[in-house]
Amino acid sequence: MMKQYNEIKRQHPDAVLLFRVGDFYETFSDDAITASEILGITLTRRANGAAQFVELAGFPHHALDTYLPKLVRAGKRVAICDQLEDPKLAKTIVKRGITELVTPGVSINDNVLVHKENNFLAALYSTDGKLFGISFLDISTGEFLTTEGNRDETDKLLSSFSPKEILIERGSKRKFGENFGQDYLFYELDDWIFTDDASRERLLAHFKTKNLKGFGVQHLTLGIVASGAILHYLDITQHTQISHITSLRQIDDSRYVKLDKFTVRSLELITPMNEGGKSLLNILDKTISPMGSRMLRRWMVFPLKDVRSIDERLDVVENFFRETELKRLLEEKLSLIGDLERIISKAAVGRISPREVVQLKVALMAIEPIREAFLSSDNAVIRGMGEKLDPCSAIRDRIEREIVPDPPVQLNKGGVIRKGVDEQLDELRNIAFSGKDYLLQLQQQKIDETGIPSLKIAFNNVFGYYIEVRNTHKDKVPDTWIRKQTLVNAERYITEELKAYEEKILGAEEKIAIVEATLYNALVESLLEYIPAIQGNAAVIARADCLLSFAKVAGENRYIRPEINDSDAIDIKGGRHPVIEKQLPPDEPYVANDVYLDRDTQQIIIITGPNMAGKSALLRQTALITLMAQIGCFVPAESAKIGLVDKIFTRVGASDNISLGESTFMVEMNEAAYIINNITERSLVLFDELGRGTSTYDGISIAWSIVEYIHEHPRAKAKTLFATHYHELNEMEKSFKRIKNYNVAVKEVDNKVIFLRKLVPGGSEHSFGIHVAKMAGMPQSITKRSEAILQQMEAANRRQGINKPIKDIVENREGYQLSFFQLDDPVLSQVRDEILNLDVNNLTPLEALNKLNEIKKIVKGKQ
Ligand SMILES: Nc1ncnc2c1ncn2[C@@H]1O[C@H](COP(=O)(O)OP(=O)(O)OP(=O)(O)O)[C@@H](O)[C@H]1O
Repeated sequence: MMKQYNEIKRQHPDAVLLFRVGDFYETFSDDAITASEILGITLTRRANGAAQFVELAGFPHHALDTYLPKLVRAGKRVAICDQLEDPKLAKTIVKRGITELVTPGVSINDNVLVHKENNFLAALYSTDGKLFGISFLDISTGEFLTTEGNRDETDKLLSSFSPKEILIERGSKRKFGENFGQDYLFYELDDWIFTDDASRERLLAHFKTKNLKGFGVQHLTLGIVASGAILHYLDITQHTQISHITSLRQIDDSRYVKLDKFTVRSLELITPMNEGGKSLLNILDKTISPMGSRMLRRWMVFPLKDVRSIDERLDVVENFFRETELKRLLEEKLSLIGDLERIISKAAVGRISPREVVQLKVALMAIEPIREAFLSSDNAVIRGMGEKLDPCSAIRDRIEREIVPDPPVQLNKGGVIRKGVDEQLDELRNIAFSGKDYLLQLQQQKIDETGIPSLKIAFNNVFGYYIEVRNTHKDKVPDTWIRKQTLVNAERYITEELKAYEEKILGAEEKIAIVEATLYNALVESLLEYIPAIQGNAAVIARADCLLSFAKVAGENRYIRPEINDSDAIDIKGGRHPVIEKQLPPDEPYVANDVYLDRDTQQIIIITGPNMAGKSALLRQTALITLMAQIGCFVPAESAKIGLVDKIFTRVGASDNISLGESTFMVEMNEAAYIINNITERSLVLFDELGRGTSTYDGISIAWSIVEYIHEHPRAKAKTLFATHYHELNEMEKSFKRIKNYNVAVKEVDNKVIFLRKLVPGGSEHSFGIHVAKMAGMPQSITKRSEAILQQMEAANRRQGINKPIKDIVENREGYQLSFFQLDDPVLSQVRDEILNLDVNNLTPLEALNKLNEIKKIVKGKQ
C-alpha cells in the first residue's frame, strides 16, 4: 500500500495527500505533520520497514467536510485519493486514484466558500513585465473574466477581486511577487500552458466555438493566455464538469471610476482599517441573498462613469423606496431564493444534493411573483428586469413532481424520489417496506412459538438479520436455529427463513438505491440546459437585491437621491460621513457640512484646523458621497449635485508598506507621485496632511509645489481637498485664483477647545496639538514644557518674519508649461518667434516637418 501511496504522492508533491484507507483518510510523513498541526489531530509514528518510521495522522472519512476546509483555508492544496473499487471485490490491493484536487482558488465546497464573497482563481501573464494579461474565474459561480493592463491597473484588479490563488509561469514567482506583493498565493504551472496556441485551443474546445470573437476578447492576446491557463488548471485539478462556465467576459475598465488600491483601503470601502471598525460596505450591505452581497462588493469598487446607467440604478432605488408594497414583496421573496448562482454551478459540476435541488425549485417559485410585480411596474428599468427573469417553469414543475419536499442531504440515504414517479421503484419500496413489516411479524411469531418474551430480530453488517436470545432463555431455542455469535449475555442465531427474507429485502434496498440514483441523475442532467437561464435570473436577482439594499439604507439613514450630471462641479449641501454618523453617541449628532468644488472658481480647497477638528472626516465624506452617488446609491446629504468624476485618489495617513522595506515617507511620496502622474481634470483628489512624514520645511515645500502643480498644469486640474497643519499653505489663496482656504471651526472657551465641526471660509492659525495631547492624558510636565517651547518658537518665527520667504516663493514661481514663453532665455524666445511667425494655414506637411527640424536644431544648439 505504501508503494501505491508513494506513486500517487509523487504526482502531487506540493499537495497534502488524503489517502483513503478503509473508513479513514490517512496522511503520511510531512503531510501528517502539516495535517496534525492545522487540524489538531493526533500524530503517531508507525514502523515502516526495517528500522524506519513514518508519521501518520488521519480522520474518519465522513469528517472530510469538517477537515478539508481547514486545510484549504490555511492555504494548502489538498489531493483527495479515494478507493476506486469495492475493497470486498479487490483481489489484491484496492485500486486508488485522485478524485479531486482542492486548492484555495478552486473550490465549490460550502465549508470553504464564504457566502458573501466570491472565491476567485486568477492567472497572470506578461512577456515584457509592463503589460499584463489577467484572468479571473470563480468556479462556484461560473463567472470568467479577463483583461489586459499595465502594472497599476493589474494591481488594482488584484486587490478588487482578491484572488485566493494566482497561476503564473514556472520560474516567475519572484517577478510577480515584486510587482504585486507577497501576500498572494502564487502557483507555478508549466511554460507550455502559457502559450497562445495552447490557451486558445483550450478555450475554443471548452466553448465549442471557432474563435473568441463572440466574447469580444479576441484581441486580448495576453488575457487569452491567462484565461487558457485557468482552464488547463481545472483539468489538472480534475474539475472537468464545467458547463456552467458559459462565457468569457472582458473587464472593461474604461466604464468605471478608477480607484487605486490605496483609495479602496483608506476610504475603508470594503474592510475597516481597524478591528472593530466599520466599512462603507458594512453600512450599505442590507442585501438578503449571497448573490446580492457579492454583487454589491463588486459595485463598491467599480463605480460607474455614465449618467444614464447611474440614473437607471437611482430610478430603481427611488421606486423601491416609494413603493412599500413592492419592497415588502421583494424582501419576502428574496429571502427564499438562497444562493441560486452557486446551486446551479453545483448542478453543473455534478455535486448538487437533493436538498439543493429542492432549494432550486423554491427559488424558481419565488422568482415568479417577483417577475409579475416587476412587469407591472410603471418604471421601464424595473419592467426590463422583469422581462429578463425566467421562472423556468418546466424544470421547476418537474422537480416538484419528482422529488419529495424535504429530502435527505445525501442521495444514498434514499427516500429522495416521490411515490408515483416510477413504477419499479414503488414496487421495490413495497417489498422492502412489507419485508420489514414481515420481520416484525416474524419476531412476534417466534416469541409465541418459543415462549422467549425478550427475543429480538436485529441486523448488523457482518451477518445480516439475526435473532438474539438472552442467556437465561438459551435452552428454549429450537435445534433448527444456527448459532452465529456468542455475547456475554446473549446468543445470536440465524434461520433459513430469516435468510430468505433478508435477501429479498436487501436486494430490494440495493435496487431502490440504484433506481433512485438513476432517476435523480437524469433530473440533474436535464437541469444543465437551464444553466444560462438560471445564471441570468441570478444576475437580475442580485441587482434587485443591491438596489433594494440601497433603498432600505436610504430609508433608515435619511439619505437623498443625488443629482448626477456631466458638469465639472461637485456641490454637496449638508453632507455627512455615512460611517462615522452611525458610530457617534446619540447625544452627539454628526455636524453636516457643505462642500463645493469646480474647475473654474474653487478647484482646490486647503482645509486647516486643529487636530481632531474633523478635517479627515470631511475629506473622506466628500469622496464617499461622490462614490456612493456613482454606484447608484442615495447619499447622506441634504442635496448633492455630482458632476461625474473619472478617478478618485486619496493620500491619507500612513500606509503599512513598511514590511516591504519602504519608509513611511517613501510610501507617501510614491503614492503622491502616482496621483500626480495619473490625475485628469475630472478627478477628485484627497490629500490628508501630505508631507508630514518629513521635516517641516521639506513637507511645506513639497505640499506647496504639488498644490501649485495641480492648480497650474493644464491636464491636471483635478478637484482637490487638501487638509493640512501647515498654515503657511494658506498664503497660496492670494496668488492662485482657484485655491480657497477653509477651516474646521473650533471655539476656545476658558482655555478649553470646543469642536464645532463646521467648515467655514478662511484659514486658521493654531493646531491645538498640545490641547489634544492633554486630552490624551499626556503627563502635565510634558504638555507644560511643550507650551513653553511652542511660545519660544513662535516668537522666533515672528522676529525672522515667516512671511518674507513665503512672499519670495509666490513671486518667484515659474508656473508650468506657460512659463516656457515667459523666460528671457534668448534661444527659447527665438523658438517662440519662429512658432509665432508660422502661417500654419499655408504650410505643407513637408514644410512643417522641415520647420520642426529647424526648431530642433535651435534647441539642440542651446544644449
Ligand atoms: N462633522 C462631524 N460631526 C461630528 N463629529 C465629527 C465630525 N467630524 C469629525 N467628527 C469626530 O471627530 C473625530 C476626529 O475627526 P478627524 O479625524 O476628521 O479630525 P482631524 O481634523 O483630521 O484630526 P487630525 O488633524 O488630528 O488628524 C472623528 O473620529 C469623529 O468622531
